[in-house]
Amino acid sequence: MLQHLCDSGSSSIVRRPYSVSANPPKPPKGKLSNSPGVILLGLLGIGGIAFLSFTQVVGRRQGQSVVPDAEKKPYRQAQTAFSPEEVTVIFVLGGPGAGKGTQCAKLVDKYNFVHLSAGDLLRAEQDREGSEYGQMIKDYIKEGNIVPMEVTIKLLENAMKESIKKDEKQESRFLIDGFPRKMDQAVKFDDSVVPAKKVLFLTCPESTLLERLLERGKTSGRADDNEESIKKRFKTFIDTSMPVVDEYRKQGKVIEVESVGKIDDIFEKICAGLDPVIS
Ligand SMILES: Nc1ncnc2c1ncn2[C@@H]1O[C@H](COP(=O)(O)OP(=O)(O)OP(=O)(O)O)[C@@H](O)[C@H]1O
Ligand SMILES: O=c1ccn([C@@H]2O[C@H](COP(=O)(O)O)[C@@H](O)[C@H]2O)c(=O)[nH]1
Repeated sequence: MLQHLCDSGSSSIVRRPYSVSANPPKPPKGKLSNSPGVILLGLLGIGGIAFLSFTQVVGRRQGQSVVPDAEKKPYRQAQTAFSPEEVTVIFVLGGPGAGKGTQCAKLVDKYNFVHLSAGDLLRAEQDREGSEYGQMIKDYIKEGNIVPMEVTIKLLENAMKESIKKDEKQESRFLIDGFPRKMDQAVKFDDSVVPAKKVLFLTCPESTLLERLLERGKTSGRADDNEESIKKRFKTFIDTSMPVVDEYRKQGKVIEVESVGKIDDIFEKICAGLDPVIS
């Protein structure tokens, strides 16, 4: 199952071009091209083009769009589970212990977000009786590795659907905390669930992160809040998650805030970045 998930994960983000035969059959030369049938077909073709041009001109004059509704939607939007007009997603990223969960709790109060932590969803699935992914998730988390994206994206999509069904609101806002942590997740989520509006990125020196996590580890009961796992999580963050932040930075989506100092002061800086985006 693990092998299967990993394999399908890497191939599904590759968009293959439509298959075109390398040697398409050629029509026999000099026979068809001069026949009366071909001349008739040619005349019909010219007539068809003239008719289409005429209907487009008339359509524009009458103020109608000549583009069918289905063709107006951009490709990516047509494929997503939710419309970005109705569902706003803000990703919250940052190193382990940067304060993502802490700040998300405050943002929920202020902006009425639904907070979904990818790590919490994975831990819940790990502990769910009868889950076929339980052991796999446990192993990945302990090693600070990224669980195959199919599992995490499905958990997130299901949680979003459930929340939307429960709230029955016209518009929903989600803070997705600790996701995407790998490029394949980012591409797949944006393409198939809904493109994120912004990415809140919390920065913090490693020494502060380590201190916070070791302190949290005294009571959290988390299998990865120990020095060995923390070091692995730092490495995964630098090697695998930072390229995601860099990609969103290129797209102009990143709101970067230094997450050092008092929790309330950090929150103020975050709000200054989010206020213009969230009405
Ligand atoms: N500004 C801060 N100053 C001091 N401690 C903080 C600050 N922000 C958060 N903490 C503490 O640091 C620990 C980690 O914070 P939090 O759980 O919010 O981080 P996180 O980024 O969600 O971590 P992870 O990615 O590991 O889940 C918690 O014990 C929290 O109380
Ligand atoms: O998209 C994700 C998010 C998380 N994980 C795994 O979970 C742990 C813990 O995540 P926290 O956000 O710190 O709660 C993380 O180290 C990964 O192992 C994941 O695989 N994919």
